[in-house]
Amino acid sequence: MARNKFDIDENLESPFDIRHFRRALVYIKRQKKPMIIALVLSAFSAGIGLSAPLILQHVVDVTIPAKETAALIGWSGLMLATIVVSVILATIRSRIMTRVGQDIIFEIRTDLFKHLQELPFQYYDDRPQGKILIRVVNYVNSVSDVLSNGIINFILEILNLLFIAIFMFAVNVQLSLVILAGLPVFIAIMMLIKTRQRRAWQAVSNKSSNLNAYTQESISGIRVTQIFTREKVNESTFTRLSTNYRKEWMRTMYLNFLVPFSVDNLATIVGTCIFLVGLLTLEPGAATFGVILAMSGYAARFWQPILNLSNIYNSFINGVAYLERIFETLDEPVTVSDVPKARELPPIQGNVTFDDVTFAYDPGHNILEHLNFNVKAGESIALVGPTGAGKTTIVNLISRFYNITGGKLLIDGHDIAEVKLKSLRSQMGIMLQDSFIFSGTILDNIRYGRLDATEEEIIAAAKTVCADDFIREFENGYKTEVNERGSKLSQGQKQLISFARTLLANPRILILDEATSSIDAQTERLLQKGLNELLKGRTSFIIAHRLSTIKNCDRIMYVSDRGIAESGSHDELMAKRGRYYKLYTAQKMEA
Ligand SMILES: Nc1ncnc2c1ncn2[C@@H]1O[C@H](COP(=O)(O)OP(=O)(O)OP(=O)(O)O)[C@@H](O)[C@H]1O
Repeated sequence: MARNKFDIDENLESPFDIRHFRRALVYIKRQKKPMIIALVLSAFSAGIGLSAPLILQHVVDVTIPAKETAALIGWSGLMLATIVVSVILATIRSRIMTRVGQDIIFEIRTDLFKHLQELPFQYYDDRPQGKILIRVVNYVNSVSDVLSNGIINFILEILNLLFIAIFMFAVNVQLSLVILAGLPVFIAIMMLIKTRQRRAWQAVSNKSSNLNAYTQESISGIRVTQIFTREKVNESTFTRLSTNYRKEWMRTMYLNFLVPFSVDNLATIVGTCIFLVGLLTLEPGAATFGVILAMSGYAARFWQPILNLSNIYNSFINGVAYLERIFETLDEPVTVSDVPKARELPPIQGNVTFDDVTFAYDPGHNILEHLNFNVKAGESIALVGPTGAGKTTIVNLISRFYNITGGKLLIDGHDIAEVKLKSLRSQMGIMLQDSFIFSGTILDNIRYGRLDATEEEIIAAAKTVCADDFIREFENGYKTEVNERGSKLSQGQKQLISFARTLLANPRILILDEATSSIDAQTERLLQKGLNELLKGRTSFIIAHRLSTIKNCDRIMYVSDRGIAESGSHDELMAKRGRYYKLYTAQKMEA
C-alpha cells in the first residue's frame, strides 16, 4: 500500500483471486474433524426433516381416508419425534461450529498479530493505525462465520438440494420439472448482480476502514482537538465518513435484498404452478391430492436451500472482501529481516562505522547522502542540528529500523545488514523521542525489555536516572498502575521511566533521542551525574536540542544538508566559529 490516509480508499483487487480462498482453506483444514462431525449431524438432521412431507402424503392419501385413528396417532408421534431429533442434532452442531469458528479466527488473528510485530517502522509510517486495527479485530470477526458455518452450510445445502430432488422426483417427475423450471431464471439474476455485489462489499470494507482510521486518530488526538476547539470540524469529517459508509452499506443491502426477493417470487410462482399443473392433471394413478400437497411441500423446501445458498454466497463475497485485506497484511513483506545466512552478532565493543551511507524514506528523496564517520567503542557522540536534518534517522539506522539505500553500516566491523536483528538490537539501548508507556505497573514498564530483571536491578536503574524518588511518592510506589500512554504521569516522569527501561538492558551502545527534553534543569543535572558514570565505557549517541546537556560529549556532530556539516569537541567547534558556535551562542543568549 502506498502512503495512506483516513479518507483515501485502499486499492481493491479485481477480479477475485482464488488464492485467497485456498489460503483460507489452510485454516479450515485444521478443523477437519469437528467439521466432519458437524456435517454428519447436520446431514442426519436434514434427512430426518425431509421425511415429513412423505409422512404427510401417506397420512392424507391413506391413513385419513381409511379412518385409521391408531395409525394417525402413530404417524403424528413419529412426526413429532423427527422434529425433536432434528432440533437436538442442530443444537449439537451449532455448538461444535461456534467453537470451530472461534478456533479459526483465533489462528488467523494470532498469525496477523505475529506478523504485525515483525513489520518494520516503514509499514507503520505509511498507514493510519485504525486501518491496521480494523483488520485484526473486525475483519477477522467478520470472516469467522463464512469460514466455519459457511463451508458446512454450503455442503449441506447442496446435499439438501440433492436429497430434495431425489425425493420429489421419486414422488412425481412431471411436477418436479415444474419446480426446476424456475432455476435458470434465478441463475440469470445471480449472474447479473454478482460483480456488483462483490464491488459493493469491497467498498463497504474500504469505508468502514476509513471510518475506523479517523475515529482512532481523533481519539488519540482528542487533547489537541479540544485545545484548538476543532470539535465541530471533526464532527463534520466524521459525519462525512460515516455517511459514506452508510451509503455503501445501503447500496450493498439493496443488491442483497434482490436475492431473497427473487427467490420468494420464484418460489411462489413455482408453488402456484404446481397446484395448477397438478390439478389439471389430477387423475387416479398420476397426481393425487396427497401428491400435490407433498410436491408443494418439496417446492418450498427446494427453494429454501437455494435461498440459503445465495445467502452463503453473499456472506462469502462479503468475507472475501475482508479476507483480501487480512491476507494482504499477512503478505506484507518484512523488509527489515534477517538475511538467509544471517550470523549472530557476537558481544560487541561498540565501534560504529558509517561507510558511504545513503538513505531515503521515499525513493528519490535522500535524507542522508554518502555519510562517512567512525565512532570508537566508548565514545560519546552528540548529534545536533536543525529540526528535520536527519538526527533521528541516523540513530534509527544504527539499530536497522530501516534498510539503508546505499553504503554499509558496520558495528565492530560486522555489516549490520548481515547479522541477526535480535542479536543486534538486544545489544542496544534505545530511548526514542516518544517515551511510550504501556498499561501496567511502573515496575512492568521498566522491566519491559528485560523480563528477568530483579526488583533490585530495576530500582538501581530508576535511581540512576533520578526516578526513584518520584516513584516512591506514589501510594503504591513501583506497583503503581499506569494507563496506556502513561496518562497518569507527567511528560518528564514518563521520560525518566523510559530512561530507566533503556538502562536496565545494560547496552553496549546507548542511543538517547531527546531523552531529557521534558525534565527540569535540576533533575537533569542530577541525572547527568548518574549518566556520566553509566556512559563510561559505552558508545553513546545523544540527540539533544538543549546544547548544555551535550557539551561534555567526546564529539559533537552537526547534522545538516544530508550529512555531517561539522564535527569535533565542544571547544573545537566553538573555536571554529561555525554553525555549532552560532547555535550555541544563540541558546546561551536566550538563556
Ligand atoms: N517515516 C518517515 N517517512 C518519510 N520521511 C520521514 C520519516 N521520518 C522522517 N522523515 C523526514 O526525514 C527528515 C529527517 O527527519 P529526522 O526525524 O531524522 O530529523 P531530526 O533531525 O531528528 O529532527 P528533529 O530535531 O525535529 O527531531 C525530515 O525531513 C523528515 O520529514
